[in-house]
Amino acid sequence: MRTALPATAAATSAAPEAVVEIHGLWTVFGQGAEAFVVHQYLDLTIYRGEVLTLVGGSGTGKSVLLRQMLGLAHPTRGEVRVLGQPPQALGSPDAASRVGMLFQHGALFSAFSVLDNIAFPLLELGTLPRALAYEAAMVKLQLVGLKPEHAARMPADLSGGMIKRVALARALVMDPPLLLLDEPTAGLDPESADDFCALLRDMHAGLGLTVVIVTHDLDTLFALSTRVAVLADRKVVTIGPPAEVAHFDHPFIRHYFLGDRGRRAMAPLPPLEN
Ligand SMILES: Nc1ncnc2c1ncn2[C@@H]1O[C@H](COP(=O)(O)OP(=O)(O)OP(=O)(O)O)[C@@H](O)[C@H]1O
Repeated sequence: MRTALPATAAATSAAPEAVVEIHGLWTVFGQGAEAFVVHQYLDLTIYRGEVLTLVGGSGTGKSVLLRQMLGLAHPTRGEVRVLGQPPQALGSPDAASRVGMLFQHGALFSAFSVLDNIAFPLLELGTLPRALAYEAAMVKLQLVGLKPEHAARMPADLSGGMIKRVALARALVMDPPLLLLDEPTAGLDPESADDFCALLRDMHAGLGLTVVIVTHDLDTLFALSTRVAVLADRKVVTIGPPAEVAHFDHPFIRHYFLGDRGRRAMAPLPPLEN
């Protein structure tokens, strides 16, 4: 799964537009002697059209950062702005029209059918007649490569890859310009992971999305990222195109990119034997 990297809008546009702006971010859990600092003076800007992948060791605060972009967690200090607004504004009922989120395990409602799951944000907002909400959901169902006959299925009857597709269709149902993906290929077999990466690449290119990914998977990182931000030492220690970041001198990066798994993911494909 080694593909040419998509060009970043940031690289091609004269004045790239910041979609996510994080300045001087502190995240502290607990108090006093129990205080635990996750982020300290963290800065990060994500531009329109990028696929920015966040990597870092376990517990470096990648998921917390996604939750802060979504307005589900609040920084202790510093500023987070998403599409020019503080993320608290995303708590409003039409938040899904600005940011779509794909949770690690899909987070589908098990008692709802596929189509009800996809239509849920539109039905909850309640501004569209139900028939139109279901029509829009059906369009998204097919956009993510599912068939109309899958609409009535229940989540328990879906494969892991199909669950991810339904969750993606739900995240996109209100056409948000920003999509957040938490471990999008976790739990998928290699072929389904490749297929899902291909779908995400198509969505990114076709819908002109800005995408933020948290992943541990190097294949996913190399297949999708226009830039990679490495979280370590409570901040972003380096950010840039994957091939550049892989050679930044930091113990986590040496371990992550230049260990066996990293070498495999970065190595050119061996020639085919006849
Ligand atoms: N609500 C919370 N209260 C207290 N501690 C928290 C809370 N949320 C997260 N943490 C802690 O903050 C740290 C960062 O958590 P986070 O889930 O963002 O890590 P991560 O980088 O996504 O890790 P992993 O790669 O293992 O998923 C962890 O030590 C976690 O236990």
